[in-house]
Amino acid sequence: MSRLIPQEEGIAVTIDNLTFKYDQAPSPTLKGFNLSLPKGSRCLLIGQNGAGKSTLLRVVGGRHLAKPDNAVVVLGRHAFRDTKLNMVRSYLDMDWGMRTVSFAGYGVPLQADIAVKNMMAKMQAENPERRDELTELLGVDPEWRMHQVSDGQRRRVQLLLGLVRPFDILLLDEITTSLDVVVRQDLLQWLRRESEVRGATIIYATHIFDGLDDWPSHLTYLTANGATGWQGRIEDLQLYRTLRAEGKPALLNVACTWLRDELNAQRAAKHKEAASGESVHENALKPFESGGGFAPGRLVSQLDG
Ligand SMILES: Nc1ncnc2c1ncn2[C@@H]1O[C@H](COP(=O)(O)OP(=O)(O)OP(=O)(O)O)[C@@H](O)[C@H]1O
Repeated sequence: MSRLIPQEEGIAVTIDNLTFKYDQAPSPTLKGFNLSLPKGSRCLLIGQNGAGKSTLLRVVGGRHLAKPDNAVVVLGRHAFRDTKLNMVRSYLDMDWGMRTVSFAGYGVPLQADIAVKNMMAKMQAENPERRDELTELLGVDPEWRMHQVSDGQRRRVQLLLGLVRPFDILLLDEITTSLDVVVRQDLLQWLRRESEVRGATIIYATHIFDGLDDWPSHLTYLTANGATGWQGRIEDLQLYRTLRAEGKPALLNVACTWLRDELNAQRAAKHKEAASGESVHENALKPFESGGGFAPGRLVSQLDG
């Protein structure tokens, strides 16, 4: 199916009251989640382990079908059903380097005796400038053979192949973990240029905030129960501005504040539950669903209504 869906001018990703539940799971991972991201934004996705960041990226990446059917619109297209999106959308996660067989469509044995220059050779040949730029930036040797590289080198090859084709939407799931610090910094700068010069929209889920303070244009906080936390332009977040003015590591402290508050609320709820013998999980997390004190700069959320 390929049919344009009306979307607000200048917006790249619209998520409206998204709910997603894994088949075997007792309850939904994502509940009433909303997001509106402008084209050219670099959005950092923050949330505790298991909050649903990877799930959200997979939904936006068209790997899971969510409810309601039109909940996720990417560049005016249905995130799951519109296969045309696959020409302009890239999704990179940690799975690649761990598997012996690549993700669907490429069929490349990632740890087989194959040279980097022969992997996705057509796509590399079609984008020679990007290939050369990324090859240098990532320090990839086209002669490397995939059965002889380290985890970090395999990750660099993944990035080369995942980024070589120009994208309008890029979804990154904790992808920089095994990169050394210099390559990581260079890559972040390259990604910044992609958004500033080509207008690409990037969503990046990570727990590593080192060196990221200047990078995102937007933040999205996914609460522990898969709902919308604070989101908006980073400069609209007072806590971030204060920390920057004080010369403190801003993103690390913002994330710590949010996640610490959330953890304390979860622990308090558990204690209350133990004391009363009732289940109070859902209610315990409500403060975060309604902003939890981080409302300024937040974008549309139907949960407020
Ligand atoms: N295939 C699956 N089937 C059932 N449940 C799943 C599946 N994948 C993830 N989950 C569950 O969904 C929830 C969210 O997982 P997800 O990987 O999206 O979280 P995350 O925020 O990316 O976590 P982390 O920061 O640890 O990577 C978790 O409770 C997880 O157990």
